[in-house]
Amino acid sequence: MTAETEEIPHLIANWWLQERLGSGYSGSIFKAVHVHTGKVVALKVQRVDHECPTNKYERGFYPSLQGGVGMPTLWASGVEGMWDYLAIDLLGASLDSLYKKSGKETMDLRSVCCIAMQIISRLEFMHSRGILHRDIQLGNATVGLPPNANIIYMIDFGFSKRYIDAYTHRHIPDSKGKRDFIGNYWFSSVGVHCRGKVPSRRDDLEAIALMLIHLLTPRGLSWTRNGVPKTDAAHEILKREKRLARPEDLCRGLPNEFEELLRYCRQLKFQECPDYQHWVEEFRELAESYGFPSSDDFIWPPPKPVSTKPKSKVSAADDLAKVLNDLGRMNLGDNQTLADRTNVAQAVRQAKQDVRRDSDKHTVTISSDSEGQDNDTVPPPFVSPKAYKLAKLTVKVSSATDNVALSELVLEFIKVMQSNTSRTLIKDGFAFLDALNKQLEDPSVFIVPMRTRSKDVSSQNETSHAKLGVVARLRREVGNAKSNRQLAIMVQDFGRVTNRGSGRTITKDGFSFLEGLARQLRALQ
Ligand SMILES: Nc1ncnc2c1ncn2[C@@H]1O[C@H](COP(=O)(O)OP(=O)(O)OP(=O)(O)O)[C@@H](O)[C@H]1O
Repeated sequence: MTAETEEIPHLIANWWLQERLGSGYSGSIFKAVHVHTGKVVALKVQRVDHECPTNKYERGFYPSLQGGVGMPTLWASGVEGMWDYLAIDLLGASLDSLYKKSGKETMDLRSVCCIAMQIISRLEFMHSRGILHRDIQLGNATVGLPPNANIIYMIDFGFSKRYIDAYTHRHIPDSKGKRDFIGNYWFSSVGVHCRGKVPSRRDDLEAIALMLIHLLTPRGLSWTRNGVPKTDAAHEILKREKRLARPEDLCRGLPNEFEELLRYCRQLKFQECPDYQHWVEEFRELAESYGFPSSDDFIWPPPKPVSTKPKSKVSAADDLAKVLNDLGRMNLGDNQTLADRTNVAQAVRQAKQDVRRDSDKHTVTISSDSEGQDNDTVPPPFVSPKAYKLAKLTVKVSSATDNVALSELVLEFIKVMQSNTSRTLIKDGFAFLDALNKQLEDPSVFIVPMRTRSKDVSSQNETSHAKLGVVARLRREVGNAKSNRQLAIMVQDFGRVTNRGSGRTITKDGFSFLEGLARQLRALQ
């Protein structure tokens, strides 16, 4: 017990204090029971004369946040003698303690995707109420207690701030002058922490991005490894390291979504509203592409991926070895980015450790022939089976030399899409269609990637009704196409309507169109 907790009385304003749940710089949190009603809460207790009286500020934000999913209810608050208290919903463990207790070097990808989806949604809600959190960190996100154990709650609004002025209803102004830092050392954005900028919505989102990357990085982000800086000099060193860390270095070996999110946050303008739902979708798709069930529920301990169709051990190992060998043979000249990102040798070692740990339950079958030998037969850990197969097909499309080969590849594409529980066209599927389109068109013409194009306002507005109509037309007309160029336009239309606005799932008509495409490619040979 600290000196402060010894002084805290057992009873504060009809709340019996029980065990301590946690404590921070400015106070402690106890489980507490109401003496008359028996209501159990978490009581956040702080001395009224504390130099950092966060309870005073925090209680002001609760009314605006009540009723939101993952927002704790404030049951009572006030000052009793020396003590300022907030009685809020009793919640479960923080993500910080779950992560530490797991004893693993990194958190599993499904959990990280769920954390991403849920915390981005919490932010969207807070921001919609005109409030910035400003202290996003693992200790400030907790799971609920049953029946809400799958919901992640945001807590600790002691550093929160209204970014919409209550009187003018305008966004707070930016300022060139440097400000004192408010936030946390680990995840506060580079702009706010290292450059003294005024925080806005983009900075909350950047903090999430850094937190997610931290969870997937063995031993965490480099500047978190020496603990809280104790001197100004140590703090300066930390800030420098954080400022100089490039997204591509921080996210090496991780699925692209993490680097893209970090870059996205950093290019947002001060007043710009982030596209929260876009990122929720991105992480949902990422989880689905790994064979995890389509659900935002945070499940702890994490479930295993849904089993994909088992592949012959030998052929799986051979395929993987070939891709890794191809990567190894690539001549990247001065630009070593790909070799850096994939970090094959390290990935192989890591994957082997993972395989040994989960050897009996692992869903992707990996040859055991190489057990004990150090040859490269295992893919990097963050490549989903679906994404991996689609990426391989895309490479083959780009090097196909005739229509028969393209037709075979379209059939394989159909097989991959149908063998997966999710028929959602993920990024790697769009890359396949892009490559196919390019092959059918004049290959010298630069094609804007379909996925990028599908974010255009015009295609965002494509309704699912319109999509069904277009795909049905494509299915009917594909057999009449007279040239590869006409097929290219059809592939392009198919990619365009299979976008976020209208849904990325390949429908029955969509598969019929692809089968017709494979047939017509042969017919035009
Ligand atoms: N409602 C709650 N139910 C259960 N545990 C909680 C609750 N609120 C907080 N805790 C626990 O107490 C810890 C500290 O809570 P909180 O961050 O709100 O306090 P703080 O004094 O503001 O901390 P800091 O100074 O670190 O920001 C949390 O990490 C969590 O483990």
